Amino acid sequence: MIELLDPAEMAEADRLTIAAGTPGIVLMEAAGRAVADVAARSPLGTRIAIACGPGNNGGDGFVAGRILMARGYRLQLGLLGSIAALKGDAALAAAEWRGETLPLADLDFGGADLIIDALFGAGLDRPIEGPAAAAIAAINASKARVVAVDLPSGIHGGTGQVLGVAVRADDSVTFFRPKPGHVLMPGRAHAGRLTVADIGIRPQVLDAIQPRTALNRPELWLPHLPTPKVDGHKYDRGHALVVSGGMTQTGAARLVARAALRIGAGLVTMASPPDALAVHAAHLTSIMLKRMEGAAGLSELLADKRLNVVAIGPGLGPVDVSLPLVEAALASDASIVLDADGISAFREDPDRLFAALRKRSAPVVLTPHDGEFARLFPDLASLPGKLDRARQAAARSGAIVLLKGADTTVAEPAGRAAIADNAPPFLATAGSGDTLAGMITGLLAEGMPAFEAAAAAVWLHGDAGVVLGRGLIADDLADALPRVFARLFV
Ligand SMILES: NC(=O)C1=CN([C@@H]2O[C@H](COP(=O)(O)OP(=O)(O)OC[C@H]3O[C@@H](n4cnc5c(N)ncnc54)[C@H](OP(=O)(O)O)[C@@H]3O)[C@@H](O)[C@H]2O)[C@@H](O)CC1
Ligand SMILES: Nc1ncnc2c1ncn2[C@@H]1O[C@H](COP(=O)(O)OP(=O)(O)O)[C@@H](O)[C@H]1O
Ligand SMILES: [K+]
Repeated sequence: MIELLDPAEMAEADRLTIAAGTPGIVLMEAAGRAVADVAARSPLGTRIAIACGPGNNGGDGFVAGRILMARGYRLQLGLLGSIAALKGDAALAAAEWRGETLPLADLDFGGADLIIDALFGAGLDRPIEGPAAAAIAAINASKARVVAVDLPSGIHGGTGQVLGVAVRADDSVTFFRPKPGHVLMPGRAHAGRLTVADIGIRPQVLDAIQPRTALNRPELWLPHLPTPKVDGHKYDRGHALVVSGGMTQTGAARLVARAALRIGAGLVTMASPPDALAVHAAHLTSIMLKRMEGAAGLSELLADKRLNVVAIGPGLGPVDVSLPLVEAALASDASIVLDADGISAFREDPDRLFAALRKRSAPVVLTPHDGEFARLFPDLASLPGKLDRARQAAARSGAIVLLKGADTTVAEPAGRAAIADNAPPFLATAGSGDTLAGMITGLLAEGMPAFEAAAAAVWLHGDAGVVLGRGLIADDLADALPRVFARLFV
C-alpha cells in the first residue's frame, strides 16, 4: 500500500525519526542528494539556477547545490531572505555551501537550462505574494526544465490547491512517501513526474502515525476482490437490481447493468417502468428484465432478498419520479449505489437522505460529480481539497462517498480514503459515470466490502480508460474489463 502523508503526518515522521537517533541534517543531506540525482539527469554543461526559500525546503536546495557544484555543474543560487535568518538544519546546510548566495530577485531564470525550485514545501501555509510570487512567475515563464523539491512551490501538500501562485514542474522529488498534494488536482498537474526518495525514514514510523489516506492502487483492494469458487454457482456471486428511468432515458441503466455483470455479479436484473419494457427487451440479452410499477413496484421486487444490491439514479428522471423510488430502495435491506438523479432527488432536503442512511445497516455508496456533491453538501463544496470534501461528506452522511473527477477520491465514514491517479481524461465522456456505478454495483453484489469495492471500481474503470485510450465511448468500458483483469493478473 502506498500511504499519502499530509504535512502534519510528514512532520511527525520526521520528528519520530530524529527522536530515534537520526539527526535532521542527515535527512536533509539525503533529501538534497536525491534532488541532485534527479537534476543530474541533465548533462554537465547544463546551467542550473536554484531558488531557495527561508525554511528547510531551502535547506534541501543548498545541499543539492553543493553536490551539483562538486559534480561540475555551473550554477547560481538565490535565497529569499538572508542567510543570517536561516535556522536549524537549513542554517547548517547553508554553512556548507561554498558558492555565492544571490538575492532571489537577482537569479537569472531566463538564462538557466534547469531550475531547482526549493522555495517552499511542506511548510507553505499562506498565499504566496511579493518577491516569491515574482520568482515563481519567472520560473514558469522560463523554458528551463524545472525540478521541484518536495512539492512545486505554491502547492499545498495536503490539498493540492494553489496558494496564490504555484510552480509548474517537470519533476518533483519528494521524500519517504507521496503527499495528497501530488495526486489531487491541480497539484498533480503542477508536480510533473514524481520521484519518491528514500531518505532514511523507517516505515515503522507509520505504525505510530496510522495514516488514513492511500493512493488507489490494486494492493489496497486486491486482497478483497472476490474470486469465484471452483464449485461456485451464479447465486454465490450476487444478484444486482438496476432501476431504470422511463422510455426515453433507458441507456444509462443499461450501461450500469452491463458493467455490473461484466465485473462479476452472478445475475443482473433490470427493473423497468412499464413504458420502457419494450425498449429494454429489444436490447438486453444476458441481463434479465422485470416490470416495475413505481415505488410500490420496486418495494415488491426488493422483497426478494436474493437481490443484494440496488443501483439507482442514472437516467432515473425528475424528482417527483426519482424521490419515491430512491426512498423505496433505501427502505430495503440491500446495499445501494446511489448516483446521478438519485442524488439530486435530495437537493431540497439532504437531511432526509442522511436520516434514511442512519437507519440502514447495509452500505450505501454515493457517487457524485462536483455538481451533485454541491447539492447534497453545499457547505462542504467550497472546502479546499477533494480529500477533505469527500471525508467530511462521508462522516456526515454515514455513506461511502466517491467524489469523481481526474483525482477521484473515495472516503468512508471512519476516515479511510483513497485517491486515484490512473484515470485518463478520455473518461470524461457521456455515460462514463454510469459505467462506474455499475462496476461498484457488481463488486458489491459479489460481497466485496463497500470501501474496497468503490476503490477497486474506480481503479478498474480508470484502467479500462487506459486500455481503450483515445476514441473510447462509455459503451466500450464494461467490455474492456476482461482485458483489464488480464493485465491485472499477469
Ligand atoms: N519532513 C521531513 O522529514 C524532511 C523535510 N525536509 C524538507 O523540509 C521541508 C519543510 O520545511 P519547513 O517546515 O521548514 O517548511 P518550508 O516548506 O521550507 O517553508 C517554511 C518557510 O517558508 C515560510 N513561508 C511559508 N509560507 C510562506 C509564504 N506564503 N510566503 C512567504 N513565506 C512563507 C515560513 O516562514 P514563516 O511562516 O516562519 O514566516 C518558513 O520560513 C520539506 O518540504 C522538505 O523539503 C527535508 O529536509 C528532509 C526531511
Ligand atoms: N479529466 C478527467 N480525467 C479522468 N477521469 C475523468 C475526468 N473527468 C471525468 N472523469 C471521470 O469520468 C466519469 C464521469 O462521470 P459523470 O460525471 O457522472 O458523467 P456521466 O453522468 O456522463 O456518466 C467519472 O468516473 C469521472 O471520474
Ligand atoms: K519546492
